[in-house]
Amino acid sequence: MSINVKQLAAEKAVEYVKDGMRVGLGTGSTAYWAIRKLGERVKEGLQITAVATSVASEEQARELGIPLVGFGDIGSLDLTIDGADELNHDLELIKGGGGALLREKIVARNSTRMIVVADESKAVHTLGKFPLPVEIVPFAWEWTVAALAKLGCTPELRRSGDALYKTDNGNYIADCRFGSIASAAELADSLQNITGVVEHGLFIGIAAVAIVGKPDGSIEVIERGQGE
Ligand SMILES: O=C(CO)[C@H](O)[C@H](O)COP(=O)(O)O
Repeated sequence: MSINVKQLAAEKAVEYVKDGMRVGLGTGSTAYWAIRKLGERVKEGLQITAVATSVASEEQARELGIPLVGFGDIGSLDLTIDGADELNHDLELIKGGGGALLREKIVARNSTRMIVVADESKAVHTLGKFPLPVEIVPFAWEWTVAALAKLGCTPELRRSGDALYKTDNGNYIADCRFGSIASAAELADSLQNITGVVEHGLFIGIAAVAIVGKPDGSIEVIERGQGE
């Protein structure tokens, strides 16, 4: 029987969750396993409160009986567990493959600690093979996409069947193929300077720990600062 490496990493991360914690729930097929495990632990008596980064994760948490609170009822979070599309050894991430990058970044930035959970295929030397998701407002999207292209990428508006994909916030996603990203920080600055860009999927200086599951059943724990 082959090992589910996403489940392996996600369940390890859930070991960091302790009674009384305020927890951010990520989005995607790896975060799914973390939410599932948290649901089990809540049934066993773990006391937490949580917020979700997407409608899908919120629904999953609700079904599992994980107590969810409104953002107005919680000052900040102790821990967020979320997946990534790519991560390097400095714990710079590309996120947003599932379209939830804006909510994920808001939640992660308001957490004392963000733990990334991923399978080994997500760990890369240099970011950029995965097209960088950039959330843009629908108004004048053609101009925003043209401005993105000037940064040296090939942007493609994400689709959902015949229609353009819309995020939980009603925006579009431009998936931007940059190839190798030499400096994620410089690129993040340039993206932030484009009016029409709501948020981009580069997470820099946000994740504290990455838990990477491997097909042989082992786990690598990478802490930020280790790669310097
Ligand atoms: O950023 C995300 C959603 O916006 C996800 O965390 C990312 O796409 C990884 O997903 P998965 O665990 O399904 O590979």
